[in-house]
Amino acid sequence: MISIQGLSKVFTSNKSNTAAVDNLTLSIDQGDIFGVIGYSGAGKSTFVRLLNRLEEPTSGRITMNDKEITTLNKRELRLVRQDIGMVFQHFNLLWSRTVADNIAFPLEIAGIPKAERDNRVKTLIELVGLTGKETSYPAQLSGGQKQRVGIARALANKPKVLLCDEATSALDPETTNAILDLLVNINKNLGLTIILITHEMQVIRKICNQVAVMENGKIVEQGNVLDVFLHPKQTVTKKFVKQIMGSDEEDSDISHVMNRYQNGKLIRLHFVGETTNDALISQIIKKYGVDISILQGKITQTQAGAYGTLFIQMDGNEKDMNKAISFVREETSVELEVIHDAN
Ligand SMILES: Nc1ncnc2c1ncn2[C@@H]1O[C@H](COP(=O)(O)OP(=O)(O)OP(=O)(O)O)[C@@H](O)[C@H]1O
Repeated sequence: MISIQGLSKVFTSNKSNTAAVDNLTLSIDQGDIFGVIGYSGAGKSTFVRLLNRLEEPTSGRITMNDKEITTLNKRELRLVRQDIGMVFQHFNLLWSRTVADNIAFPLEIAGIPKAERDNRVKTLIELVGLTGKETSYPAQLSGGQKQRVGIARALANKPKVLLCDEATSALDPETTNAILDLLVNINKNLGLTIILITHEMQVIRKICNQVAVMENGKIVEQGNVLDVFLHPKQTVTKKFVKQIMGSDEEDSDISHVMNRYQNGKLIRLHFVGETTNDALISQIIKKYGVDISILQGKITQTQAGAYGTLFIQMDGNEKDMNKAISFVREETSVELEVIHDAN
């Protein structure tokens, strides 16, 4: 749906040049929730602002639904911008307008007649969960409610793409989760493609299906979220994954566990993707009559399913334990490794 080729933005100030976005090539599919993650200064904001030409590129091409954004004149750009909604970190609301009038603002600019505008605003207020707040002013709202207004306003002209620039960074964790849930609903129910930039891996984990990691204006790693979580290649990506899962060292630091549980087999289970195997543990206990103690682990959920590691101790009859191990290895998608065997 969106194709970006050789996109660059160079800022010149005090005779020094900064390549905020550096020769970036990327494609984004219809219906994706595409996350761009990077540390401060990586070029994320510049990148997202280039997409709707709030920032003019120095070079490169952006096409959206076969329309070349980068060559549009002002009038054409105004029309295309109706297809691209944008949500900002600090909401950018009009403080002298009520919630309803903030949401109606882009519709007024687009010349939508009053009756249609009112209808649309009513629907949007319901969609973002602000019923009852129509006549409140932004100053009377919480951060989460302000962002709901920002989202409703971004959706007013029925865009095809929603750009979110650190949309949850000013919010507390609980409010962040509620806003992320709202974005997923919008993506599912309206079929909207969402591009969001963030410095928080939790945001990527929770709602994105694709992720690109930015550093120094470049995309250094990209792929579906589970793959990137499982096999981070670049140091910067590994750091982001560590934000959520802790380090590999923590995972493998099970010597204390090995000392305490000396019977049976110490096993590491690695869960990946769509088969969460929720009932795996109880299934093997029932089926093979073995005892299982859960010792340590961390499993997390992404849009593509669960992944993570669990350390267990399995005890019982040797034959039964071996059958249970074969079952996991052969009939489930869970990877199993016996890391210590007392027998
Ligand atoms: N208008 C500008 N003039 C000059 N330099 C700029 C301008 N905007 C951004 N930059 C520079 O471009 C680089 C990328 O900035 P950008 O804001 O895109 O990064 P970011 O990843 O969004 O960071 P943050 O999360 O802190 O906003 C930085 O080095 C920044 O100083």
